[in-house]
Amino acid sequence: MTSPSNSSREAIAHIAFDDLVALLEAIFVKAGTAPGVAAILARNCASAERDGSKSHGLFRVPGYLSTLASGWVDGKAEPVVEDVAAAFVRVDARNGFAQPALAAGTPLLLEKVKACGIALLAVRQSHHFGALWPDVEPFARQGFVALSFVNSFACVVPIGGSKPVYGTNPIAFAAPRAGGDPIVFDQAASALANGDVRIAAREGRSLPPGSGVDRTGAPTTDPKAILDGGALLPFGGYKGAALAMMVEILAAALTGGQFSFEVDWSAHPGAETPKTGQLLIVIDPDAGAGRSFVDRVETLVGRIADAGQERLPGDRRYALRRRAAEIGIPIAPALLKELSALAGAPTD
Ligand SMILES: NC(=O)C1=CN([C@@H]2O[C@H](COP(=O)(O)OP(=O)(O)OC[C@H]3O[C@@H](n4cnc5c(N)ncnc54)[C@H](OP(=O)(O)O)[C@@H]3O)[C@@H](O)[C@H]2O)C=CC1
Ligand SMILES: O=C(O)C1=NCCCC1
Repeated sequence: MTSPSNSSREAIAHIAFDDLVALLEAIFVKAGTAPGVAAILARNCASAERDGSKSHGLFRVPGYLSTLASGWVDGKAEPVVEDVAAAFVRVDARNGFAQPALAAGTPLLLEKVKACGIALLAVRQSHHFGALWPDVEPFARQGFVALSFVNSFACVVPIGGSKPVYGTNPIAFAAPRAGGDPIVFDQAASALANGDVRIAAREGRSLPPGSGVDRTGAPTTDPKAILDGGALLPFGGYKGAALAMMVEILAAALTGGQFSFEVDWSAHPGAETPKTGQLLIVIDPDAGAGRSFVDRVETLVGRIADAGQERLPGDRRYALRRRAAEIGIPIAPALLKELSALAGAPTD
């Protein structure tokens, strides 16, 4: 499939968000997912593309398709929701994608958040192939604080180590603001997301120093050396490594999912989605400082701006989202044609 990034020299077309969702939905259904699963994955993937999360937007479509074709993930899995404690929901994704499992557990999770002020949703046996911010932002839009953690496959070395142990292990956080878009950050615990290393390799770009090591353990800025037997480094040295370890503990040990280093998809050629776990924590600020919470957040945001920080995390995405609402999502015509063909839609 044409790479969204490789096609940057072509004239660019634009597609409306809802049209991209419909196209992706048709592609995922044709690839063997249940319609409800396809709808959730399509919205997630289109949202990432719209918001400029390039490593987890259309770039991932071939990976979704090859993973489904390999039989590694069950696109028709029906998640099982378990009410395990006053503030604890468990979901067995039954080898399906993580986002439908999250959606299945959310109504019970929200009941518990309202009753207890905080609740956790632990997903296991799941495949997360997307950006993490779409899993937390909606809770902040409903007035809650949310945090999520997901592990992936071993491609990050511990500090001083030569063998990959951790996944790229993103952490996403969302908090509501008074009358504005929520504050959302979403960042891998590694120097870069694996997807960005792959995009750099395709484009022939080298990476910043401190990104990874080659197969001998020597530092490298060559994305191909990282992908070919090498590994990524945690971001920020031992501090990022501690976060990567925390994500393994929360997303795998606590949920009953696999650690990143336990994922073995060797019997499934072409599979790319890691089968692991995810933890979501949702907090009702009314149980804490109550109404003053959003005012306190504004005080902090004001001080950050006064101190010279030009933007908050999430602001770049929101700007691209607003732009896409006006003119559509930029897409290379060749890629649009390929997606239409995959969906079985007319390509002219
Ligand atoms: N499913 C999975 O297993 C995995 C998914 N991923 C996904 O990959 C994506 C990319 O991760 P990663 O490369 O670490 O993310 P980035 O380094 O691109 O961004 C991390 C965060 O920093 C914010 N940010 C960036 N620049 C600035 C700035 N100048 N000022 C203030 N805030 C800033 C971003 O906000 P903004 O977006 O507004 O720029 C974002 O919230 C994430 O969506 C992540 O969930 C990564 C690893 C594994
Ligand atoms: O980009 C990454 O890093 C990952 N994205 C999807 C799942 C595996 C890791």
